[in-house]
This record gives sequence, structure tokens and C-alpha cells, in this order.
Amino acid sequence: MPSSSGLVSAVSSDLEKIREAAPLVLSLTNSVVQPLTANLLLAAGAVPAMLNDAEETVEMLRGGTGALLVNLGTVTHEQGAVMQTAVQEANRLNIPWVLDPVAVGALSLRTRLARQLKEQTPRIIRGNASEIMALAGYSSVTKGPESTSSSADALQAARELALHTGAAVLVTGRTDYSTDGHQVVSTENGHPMMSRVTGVGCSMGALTAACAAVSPSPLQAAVSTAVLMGIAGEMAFEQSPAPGSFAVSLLDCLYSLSPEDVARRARILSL
Ligand SMILES: Nc1ncnc2c1ncn2[C@@H]1O[C@H](COP(=O)(O)OP(=O)(O)OP(=O)(O)O)[C@@H](O)[C@H]1O
Ligand SMILES: Cc1ncsc1CCO
Ligand SMILES: [Mg+2]
Repeated sequence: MPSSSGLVSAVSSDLEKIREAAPLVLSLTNSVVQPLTANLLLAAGAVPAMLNDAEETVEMLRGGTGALLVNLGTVTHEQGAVMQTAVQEANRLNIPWVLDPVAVGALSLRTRLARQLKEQTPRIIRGNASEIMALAGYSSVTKGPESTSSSADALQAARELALHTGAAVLVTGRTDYSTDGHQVVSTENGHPMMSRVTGVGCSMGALTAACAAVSPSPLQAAVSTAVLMGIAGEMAFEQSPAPGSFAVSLLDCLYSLSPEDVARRARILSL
């Protein structure tokens, strides 16, 4: 698949800007993936912060946060209220925020919350096919946090969700699709081993937020995330073809990813 050289150089440029600016990414995320998410942000060059209290969230946002991640993976009523406060404050301060609607459609509290949050101008929505279909109002089946559909099945839903919310939507899976509702970019990087480690998708949500803090557009931030994680996944599998060591290699490969690796491996197609 040929890649457009403009899109490829924008991916490298986003990575370089993360490494230079080290944006602070406030991640309100689930309890399964917190260490992987924090380590992945650090490996990319960003700075993670995690907390659970509304007052502290507002304080942190006012203190130079570059982007906010809201991930519903283990949400409670209390955390949902913290997320609502955080999103209001982020919007007031014009801080980009990313919604990761884990297992939405399958469970009531998170589905209610996600439906409210999607109306509050997320800059990017990142999810697997089932989650994006559910959030767009289509029927879908999730198996816990895992999708039962392919990302291609969710493309129409992703477009509609982007047009409705004004967000860029990143649907992940074997092929990742990024869309702002008008343009669609597909990216073919990645490795099946990435779905054998919990939280790779969730930590992609955090990387999307880091990219949103530095990228020229939400759509570009989505594309950059998909390509950077995908290439790191491919390189990690070459070093470590089993899940435990793969997770460690994923961090190592993201840390040492070069513009040459991006130029050589990126598989980006503007549809
Ligand atoms: N079969 C595959 N081939 C290539 N890459 C894949 C494959 N499956 C997943 N990936 C990669 O893994 C990334 C994470 O996608 P996935 O859709 O598995 O997230 P997720 O299910 O939300 O993850 P989690 O819930 O475990 O955090 C994708 O962007 C893609 O690069
Ligand atoms: C396994 C799991 N359960 C809730 S969140 C999560 C992390 C992957 O989505
Ligand atoms: Mg998965």
C-alpha cells in the first residue's frame, strides 16, 4: 500500500513534537491499564498524570495540562462525576480531550455516561468497532471490552459519529480507520499480538491525547497514533513474539522509534 508522503512526515513531526514539548496528559482511565498507560506515555515522550478526585482534576487541568483522556473501562458513579467535571473544565480551558468508550453498549452506566460525554465536544473518540457502532447508535455486540466486529464494519458508524460530534474518530482493529466525517484515512500497521496484551487499545487512547496536544488537527492526531503504535507493535513482535515480553518490547520500540522507521514502515491510505 503506498503512503502519502505528507501524511507520513506529519506522523514523524507529531512524534518529534511530543518528544520536544513533553505534554502533560491527564488520564482518567481504568484500573486495569494504568501502569501500561503511564509507561507508554513516558516511552513516547509525554508526561502522564492520574488521579481520582474532582477538585484535584480541576487543579491539574489549570496547571498546564496538554490533554485529557476519559476512558470508561472500570467507571463507577463517583468516577463518572469526576469525568463530567474534568470535561467541563477542559472545555472551558480549551484543552483537547479524548473519549475512550470501553465496552459501551454492553453495560448501562457507561453507555449513559458515554452518550452524555459525546455531546460535550470531545476532540477525538477512540474505540474498537463494537464500541464505535454502539456509540453511534447501531446495535453491536461486545465480549467484555473486546470487539466482535471488524473495524471495516464500523466505518459508516464512525463517519456519522464524527459528523454528529465534531470529533475525529479512530476505530482500531486489524485495520485502523481515522475520520473527521469527511475524510477517511486507513492505516494497516500493527500486529495481532497487540490484542493479546490487555490495555494496548486503552493506552492508544492516551497516546491519542498526547498527539492531540501537539498535532495540527484531531484527524492527524488519530492517524499519527495509529501509525506510531502500529509500527511499535510490528517491531516489538520481531524482538519478542510472546505476550509478556511483547508488552515490554512495545514500550522499548515506541521509545526508540525513528523518523526512518516511520518512513519505511508506515502503511497509510487516504480513502
Ligand atoms: N489482527 C490485528 N492485526 C494487526 N494489528 C492489530 C490486530 N488487532 C489489533 N491490532 C492493533 O492493536 C491496536 C489496538 O486495537 P484493539 O482494537 O485491539 O483495541 P481494544 O480492543 O480497544 O484494546 P484493549 O481493550 O485491550 O485496550 C490496533 O490499533 C492495531 O494496530
Ligand atoms: C480487561 C478490562 N476490563 C475492563 S477495562 C479492561 C482493559 C481493556 O479494555
Ligand atoms: Mg483488544
